[in-house]
Amino acid sequence: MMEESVENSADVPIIDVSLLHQNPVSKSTLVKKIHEACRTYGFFHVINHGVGESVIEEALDVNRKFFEQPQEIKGGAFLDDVNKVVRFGKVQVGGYSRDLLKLYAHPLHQFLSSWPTLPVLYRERMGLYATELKLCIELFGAIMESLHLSETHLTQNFEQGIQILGINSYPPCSRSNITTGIPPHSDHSLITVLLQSGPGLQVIDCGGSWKNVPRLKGSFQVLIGDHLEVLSNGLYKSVLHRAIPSCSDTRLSIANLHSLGMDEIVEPAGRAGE
Ligand SMILES: O=C(O)CCC(=O)C(=O)O
Ligand SMILES: [Fe+2]
Repeated sequence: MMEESVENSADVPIIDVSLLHQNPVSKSTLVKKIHEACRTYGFFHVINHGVGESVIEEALDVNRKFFEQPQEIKGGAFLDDVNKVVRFGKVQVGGYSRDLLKLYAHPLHQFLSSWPTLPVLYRERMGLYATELKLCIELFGAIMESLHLSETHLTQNFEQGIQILGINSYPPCSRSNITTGIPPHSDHSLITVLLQSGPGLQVIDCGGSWKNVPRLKGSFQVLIGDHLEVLSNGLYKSVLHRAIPSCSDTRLSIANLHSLGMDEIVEPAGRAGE
């Protein structure tokens, strides 16, 4: 349980991904902005990311329907076993619990047949969502450049690496101002691309205070994870974050965690951060 109130909004940098394709000048300005965002905040919004609005809405909708199903259909309780392709269960923190569904997503053809079959369109819609997030590969290239590494540094390893979808469903809580739906943590990934159905995400700023992350329609939030902190030799900090449930609605979030392959070792890259 947390008892402090968080009134201030974080000043979240906005990265317009379409500028990566315009011309070398706009690309290099954007890469500098990414560098600042990763160093100072460890997270940023991305806009003009090319993922269709309907793909996003349908991903949220199909998950809302998944969590609304009776327990017998949702199945579950494998949360502790990281080797399971699909894990589902309740996570309790203090007196509050949220539902969590975790899906291995890459390579999709290997995992899709293990994903939930109900609601009927689950695999189709989430498969499309997971595939559209190819945007991460482009972003990763820009982040490598922002570290003065080659744009293609580790691209193949990243492309062939892990993609895990962590889907959180936070039931409404009338004492939502004093409840942490997901406790403070950093993600283990290189980068996480986050989608939420409503407000509630908070990050810790460089002064150590919790700040609300403002909502920006159509955007994703990109969070720097522990592996990128290592890869960047500590220059980019993985961001400490948490989420608060709504007092009136079920809140959903889809965290898309990307990193290198399970058996690869992430280590500081040669010239990172020079
Ligand atoms: O629900 C959110 O906004 C954050 C979720 C999150 O941090 C996670 O799943 O790792
Ligand atoms: Fe997280």
